[in-house]
Amino acid sequence: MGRLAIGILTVSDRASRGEYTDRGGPAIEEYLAEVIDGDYRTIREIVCDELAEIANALIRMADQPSCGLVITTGGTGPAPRDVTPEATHQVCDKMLPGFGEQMRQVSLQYVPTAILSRQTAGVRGTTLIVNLPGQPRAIAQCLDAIFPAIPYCLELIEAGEIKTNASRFTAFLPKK
Ligand SMILES: Nc1ncnc2c1ncn2[C@@H]1O[C@H](COP(=O)(O)OP(=O)(O)OP(=O)(O)O)[C@@H](O)[C@H]1O
Ligand SMILES: Nc1nc2c(c(=O)[nH]1)N[C@H]1C(S)=C(S)[C@@H](COP(=O)(O)O)O[C@H]1N2
Repeated sequence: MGRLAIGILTVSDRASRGEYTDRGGPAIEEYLAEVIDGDYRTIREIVCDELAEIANALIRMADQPSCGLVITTGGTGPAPRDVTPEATHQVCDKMLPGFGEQMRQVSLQYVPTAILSRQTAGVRGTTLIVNLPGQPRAIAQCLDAIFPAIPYCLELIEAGEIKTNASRFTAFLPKK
């Protein structure tokens, strides 16, 4: 299977056209470097807000045997072109709505518009897919809210092992 791979998918019309520099992908990369203790590699892609493009990118990433986690940023809102949650539903076998519920709840401490995000999460095969909003500052805010649950989730779906940096936070691993 090789070392764990983590997919990072930026969904943005303007970043995909080069109209602005993608700050979401690098913010996720930086966050992972801070919280993960151990070896992993990242796979990065930028796509526009088109259902088929997003779904195909999710499949390309998740179906790499070593890929245990895919994190998306952007396209979770109510605008006509915001379809990342639809693409996530389309490619997942099982949804995990608790991730979206928790991220929205925590995000309300920062912005009242947190309720506009339809961000969700689900499992495709042995890969967990998690949606984050497009606003780059939302990335750490949302990941802080859910990361303690990710190592156990990856264990349960047989995605591989991930160790978190104890100085950042403690992952919750229920005793068996
Ligand atoms: N990848 C990104 N890099 C830098 N800033 C971003 C990125 N994605 C979004 N943003 C910023 O966050 C705001 C909200 O993100 P949202 O996903 O709603 O983008 P948008 O307005 O639909 O436009 P686009 O799809 O062209 O990024 C954007 O208007 C932009 O200022
Ligand atoms: N933590 C956090 N959540 C957030 C935001 C934010 O700045 N921080 N922005 C909100 C806004 S303004 C919108 S429109 C929705 C959807 O954003 P998206 O379409 O960029 O994914 O996410 C919301 N969730």
